[in-house]
Amino acid sequence: MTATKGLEGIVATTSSISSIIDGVLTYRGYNIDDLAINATFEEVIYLLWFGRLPLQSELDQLLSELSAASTIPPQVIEQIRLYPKDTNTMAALRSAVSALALYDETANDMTPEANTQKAIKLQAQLPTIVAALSRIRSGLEPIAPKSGVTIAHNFLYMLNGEEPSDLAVQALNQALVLHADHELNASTFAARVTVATLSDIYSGVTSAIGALKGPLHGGANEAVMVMLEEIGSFDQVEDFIQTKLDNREKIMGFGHRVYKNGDPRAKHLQKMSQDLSQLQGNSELYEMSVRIEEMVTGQKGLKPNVDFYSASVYTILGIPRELFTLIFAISRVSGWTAHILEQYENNRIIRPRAEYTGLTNQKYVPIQNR
Ligand SMILES: CC(=O)SCCNC(=O)CCNC(=O)[C@H](O)C(C)(C)COP(=O)(O)OP(=O)(O)OC[C@H]1O[C@@H](n2cnc3c(N)ncnc32)[C@H](O)[C@@H]1OP(=O)(O)O
Ligand SMILES: O=C([O-])CC(=O)C(=O)O
Repeated sequence: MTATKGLEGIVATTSSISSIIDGVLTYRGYNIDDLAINATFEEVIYLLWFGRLPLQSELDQLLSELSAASTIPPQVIEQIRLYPKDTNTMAALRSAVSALALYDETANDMTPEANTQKAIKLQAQLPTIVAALSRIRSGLEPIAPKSGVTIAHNFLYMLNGEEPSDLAVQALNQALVLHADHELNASTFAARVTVATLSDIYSGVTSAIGALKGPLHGGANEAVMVMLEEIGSFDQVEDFIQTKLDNREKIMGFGHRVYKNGDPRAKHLQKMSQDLSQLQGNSELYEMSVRIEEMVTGQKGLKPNVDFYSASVYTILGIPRELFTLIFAISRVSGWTAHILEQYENNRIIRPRAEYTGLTNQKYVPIQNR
């Protein structure tokens, strides 16, 4: 038995949800470029869960079910008020999502119908939790979700307490489409491993949030913004990045396990960053990002991944950096739940082997003789 470090290249399951073939990402066979330009996030949720694009009546039905499910239990709001105000936001999200299960009497109902209803609740409630977490941290009262608007619109409304601009809603919608699913990434794998024991969907999503939190995965978008803030201005980029490259340090937002010729989502986020910067009349963050890309790609051949330009996009949209990875989760919960439902449909416990590299033939020595 020989281990493959990081399971690189190992095919661990079959799935019909999303694919990465020759660097092209598809959701249910639809190219991400097509979906990014044309689809709403809600259409993508339907596509991921049910395998095809919805008819208008089906989309309307999904929108009203998401709206109806978007209020979170008051006990969860009360718990969030008790979290330390400076706690890690992903840790707070992980705890709050885990707590949702305690107030859902169907949490352990494993019928496909109940699990689909719980997927709807999780998708509807994550944005409400994230907005409430953010407001409570800032000493503000949470704002209840409104009905009849999209997830992108509702989230920005609950976050800021005012109607968002069409432009902000459109940009966030596109970011949510781009982040929705990504084959067997680490957080989706964590979700599938958890539910393959026939544990419940809340446990699966809680595991996934724990995996997404790390800076080698979803946490990289926040880490990119930390780096941009540390650099401070365009004229500091060169020295800062050169020092990191010379010291062989990782540059956050670059590289990918699967894409070696570039992440197809990055160009959409780059364009969004450029367009929003121009409209805002301040392109410094965008120009800093472009210069970093030139240096990292030029010297290391590494291309930006989905997390790199999302940092400047979210900042231009006025979203605090502590929420960047949580927004990733608001989107990715659609993919996590699609994979969880797929895992339940054709389940077998996921239990690989380890190549043992420890000591052998040890003999027990009584404690007084060690
Ligand atoms: C949504 C997402 O999860 S997208 C990924 C988000 N994560 C990041 O942006 C963090 C930065 N990137 C990385 O850490 C990695 O590229 C990962 C985690 C994405 C992929 O990891 P792996 O497939 O294991 O690649 P690995 O870390 O082995 O890198 C291969 C080589 O490229 C180098 N490398 C990879 N990424 C980077 C980077 N961002 N900056 C500098 N060097 C890098 C490694 O140091 C290694 O070099 P070596 O062979 O000389 O030791
Ligand atoms: O697939 C991966 O390894 C990471 C990634 O890009 C994602 O989850 O979107």
